[in-house]
Amino acid sequence: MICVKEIKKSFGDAVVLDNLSLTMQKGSIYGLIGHNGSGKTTLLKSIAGIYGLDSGSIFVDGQAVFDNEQIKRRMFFIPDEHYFLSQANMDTMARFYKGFYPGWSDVTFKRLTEIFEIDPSEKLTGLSKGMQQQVAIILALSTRPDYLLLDECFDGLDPVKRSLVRRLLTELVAEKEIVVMISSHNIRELEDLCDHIGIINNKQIIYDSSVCEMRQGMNKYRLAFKKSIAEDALNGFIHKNLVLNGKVATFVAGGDEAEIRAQTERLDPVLVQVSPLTLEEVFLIEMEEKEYDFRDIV
Ligand SMILES: Nc1ncnc2c1ncn2[C@@H]1O[C@H](COP(=O)(O)OP(=O)(O)OP(=O)(O)O)[C@@H](O)[C@H]1O
Repeated sequence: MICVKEIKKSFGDAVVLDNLSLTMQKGSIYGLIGHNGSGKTTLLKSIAGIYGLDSGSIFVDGQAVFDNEQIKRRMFFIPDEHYFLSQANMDTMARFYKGFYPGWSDVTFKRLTEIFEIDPSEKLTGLSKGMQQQVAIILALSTRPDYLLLDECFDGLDPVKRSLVRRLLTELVAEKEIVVMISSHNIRELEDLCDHIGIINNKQIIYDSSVCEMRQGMNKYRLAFKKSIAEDALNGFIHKNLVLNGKVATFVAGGDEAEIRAQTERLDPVLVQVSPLTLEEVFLIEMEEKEYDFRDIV
């Protein structure tokens, strides 16, 4: 478990994180969302023990992370910009990491090299951004970390590689119960991958919830009628975001689907369609309720 408690981090006079707290559980993927400059990298580097804090604490399985070599040998951070040893190829980097990370697996390294189809003898500085990203992911996963911190790790990857990385991460979390934190400014990218989402804004985590809880009971309903209906015909429904367009009404409602369907019956619709909300739609509603404009945040 990773526990971030009331941390403050500044650079000179500029305070980037202030009184920020969050918890990441074992066996989960935490998606960190925030706009450019909101402090995602700063938070990840603080959790990785790269940055010292002005105040507050970060504990990994009960141990303070800063300057803690034992924890760092079980943790891997992929930054948004890659630093490889000069003249290095993937084999050189593999030897380098093997010496530091006790969890290193040659079998995993070989398997991933084959899956991603990257020549381990090719010089890394000559590779494209997306290929360097893949190299970083191969090396990270080969260390078999207990904690994996990924800064915008889908940037530059093509759709096939994105889907491969998602699958690998999901497998790893299920198999080894590791903790993964992954940052992005694109919520759609994290949909279907993360089981927990936090939004960073104004130096703090302003929203923090499990995806299950967020989605619980929230559905989009679309009703079609023989004749146009008036808005007040839908009075008594517990709904949000009602859009009435002649004979068609769409709205979002929480609660028991069967009960809401039963409520719709009295309006005698010719069609009732129910579909789950996307994560983005859930956020829009949640943020509106908290009087934040989500579109300004991510
Ligand atoms: N080493 C540093 N020295 C001074 N200021 C810094 C440093 N690192 C980050 N900052 C400042 O802290 C703020 C947050 O930056 P950070 O890189 O953490 O944001 P981010 O959410 O990761 O952004 P992006 O999505 O663009 O990568 C920015 O205003 C940035 O200029």
